[in-house]
Order: sequence, then structure tokens, then C-alpha cells
Amino acid sequence: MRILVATAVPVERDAVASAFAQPAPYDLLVAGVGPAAAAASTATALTTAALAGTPYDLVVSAGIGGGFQPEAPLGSLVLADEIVVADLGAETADGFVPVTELGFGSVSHRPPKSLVREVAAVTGARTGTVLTVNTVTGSAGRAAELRRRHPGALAEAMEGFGVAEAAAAHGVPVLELRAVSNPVGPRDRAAWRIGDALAALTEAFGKLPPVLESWYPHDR
Ligand SMILES: O=C(O)c1cccc(C(=O)CC[C@H]2O[C@@H](n3cnc4c(=O)[nH]cnc43)[C@H](O)[C@@H]2O)c1
Repeated sequence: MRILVATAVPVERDAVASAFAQPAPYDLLVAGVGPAAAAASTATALTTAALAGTPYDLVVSAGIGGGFQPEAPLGSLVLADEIVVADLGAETADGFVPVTELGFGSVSHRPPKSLVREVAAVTGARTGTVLTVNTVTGSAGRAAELRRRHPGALAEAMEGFGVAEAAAAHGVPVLELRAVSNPVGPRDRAAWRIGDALAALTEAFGKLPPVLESWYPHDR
């Protein structure tokens, strides 16, 4: 099983790496912040591996994220059962319309159900929708609007949908695992608990190898 783990920034990559004795059993990619950088970096890595005759079997988008309260407390883990881009569409007089309703593209990817079930069981992660946003939510009004449009949302981050689009283009399954560093809502940078979230990410990755190594794509 060849696995690519894509994080946005080096500290997230280091948190994943520190779960393992060197070398890590997975390839770790610092893919950049935001869905466009994440998609470009992930697609490049997937193409490079495929051309070398060593394609990946699974891609994991991992890092810190904002948690919707009270369902996803700081320091907890959220595993996506659906990865949804929240702001790809058009603003209209009747509100936001996703691109799919305009007749284009996609706004959602679903990780394999059996793998989500097993990874959640071993890590204790809550499962739900993880939103991908281009702008970190910074107000109660925006948080409430996202919850209204996505009642199953537990967390938001900035890369999952980009990673998932690249994986889908290669026919490779995807997971998104987020450790909650801050509440989704009014911006209060002093309240972010990045250290706790990175520690939770390390702990979670330490539990993944037996599950990922025994999972086969035909279990999807
Ligand atoms: O200041 C730091 O040490 C630091 C370390 C890692 C990441 C950051 C960022 O601020 C970059 C944003 C990064 O984190 C994800 N993230 C975290 N919370 C949220 C959120 O509430 N809404 C959206 N994204 C969030 C995101 O995926 C970015 O990659 C700072």
C-alpha cells in the first residue's frame, strides 16, 4: 500500500512524521495552503509516482482545522465522511448557489466508507463533513451560514477539496483527517491551540498503520 499524506505547512508534516521512527511509512508532502496549491502539489506527486511505475493507493489530506462548536472541541479529531468545498459557486439574490447547480464541476468527494469507519474506530475521530474554504471563517454570522448550508459539517480547513480533486483525477481514494486547533467563528488568534492539535495529529497517525496496511481498495 503506497500512501501519500499531504499537509499544508511544514509543522503539520513534522507532526505526522514524529509519529514514526524514521523513515515514515508514508510519503509526506507539504502541499501548500489553500485548495489550489494543494491540488497542484498533490496532482504533481500523483503523476510523478504513476509515471515512475509506483502509483499511490491512497491520499490523506491532514492537518489542523477549525471545529464547529460544540460538536468538535479543541484538540479533538475530525475525519471526513464527505469533503465539501463551501465557497465554489455564485452569490445570487436568493443566496449562495454551488457550481453544480450552475451545471459545472463538483463540490463534494466521499472517502471510502469502510476506511472511514475503521480509521474513526482506531483514532477516536468524530466523523462528519469537513468543509474546504478559501477564507478562514471569522464571524459568528458566517459560521451560522455554513452550518445552515451544511448541517453535517464538523470542521473547516483549506485544502481537503483540492487534494480530493487531484486524487479523483487519478482514481485514487482519499481521506481527510483534521485536528481541531480553533473554533469556527469570530477570529481570536490567541485562542488557537495549535500545539494541542498538532499533538493530537501525531497521536492519531501513530495508530493508523495497522488499519491502512490491512485495508484494500476493493473494500470501498
Ligand atoms: O501559526 C502557526 O503556527 C500555524 C501553524 C499551522 C497553520 C497555521 C495557519 O494559520 C494556516 C491555516 C491552515 O490551518 C488550517 N486551518 C486551521 N484552522 C482553520 C479554520 O478555522 N478555518 C480554515 N482553515 C483552518 C487550514 O487548512 C490552513 O492550512 C498557522
